[in-house]
Amino acid sequence: MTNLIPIISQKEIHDRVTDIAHRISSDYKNKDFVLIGILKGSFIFLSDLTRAITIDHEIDLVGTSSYSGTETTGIIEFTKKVDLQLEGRHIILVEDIVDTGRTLAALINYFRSLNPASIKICTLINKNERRELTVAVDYACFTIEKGFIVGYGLDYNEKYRNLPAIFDLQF
Ligand SMILES: O=P(O)(O)OC[C@H]1O[C@H](OP(=O)(O)OP(=O)(O)O)[C@H](O)[C@@H]1O
Ligand code: HPA
Repeated sequence: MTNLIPIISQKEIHDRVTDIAHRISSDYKNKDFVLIGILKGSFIFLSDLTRAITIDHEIDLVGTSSYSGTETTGIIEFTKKVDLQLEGRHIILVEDIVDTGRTLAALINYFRSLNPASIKICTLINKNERRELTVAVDYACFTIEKGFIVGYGLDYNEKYRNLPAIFDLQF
């Protein structure tokens, strides 16, 4: 039996995503930049974030997968690589959640090899409890200590991505 405990409302998400989008719009003024959504979990956050950014930018997507249930397998599989040419361009990696940090550590290595002008990290949720690898998060909508979080793109075994707010899944 599982329970969904509401922790972040639709209004709170909307307000924080708008704030972060405005910060990015200001920080990247007159810069050539690309938002890169990390599939699948970031798809809803990315679609709200891009529409709230008020300056020109491009979008690409990279796919990774490593979780089975609530645990990382530790093996980051690439399910899709980027399409755009990124050399010399500013990139912002858009995540739904940074948990152990393994996914982003692997992605940062991959993106460095493409020689972008800069790499920054933007995440909906920065979760501290299980962090194994240090990741410098530049933009975080919410920081939480613990829990297994679902909704607004985040899943548990592919379920709950469609929930419009964010919940703590309790077992
Ligand atoms: O910091 P970490 O411990 O690596 O966890 C974070 C990653 O785990 C989830 O992806 P998952 O592999 O479950 O794929 P999904 O986005 O398709 O759900 C989430 O979307 C992040 O990409
Ligand atoms: O708390 C989480 N929820 C959903 N997916 C995740 N992937 C890593 N941590 C989480």
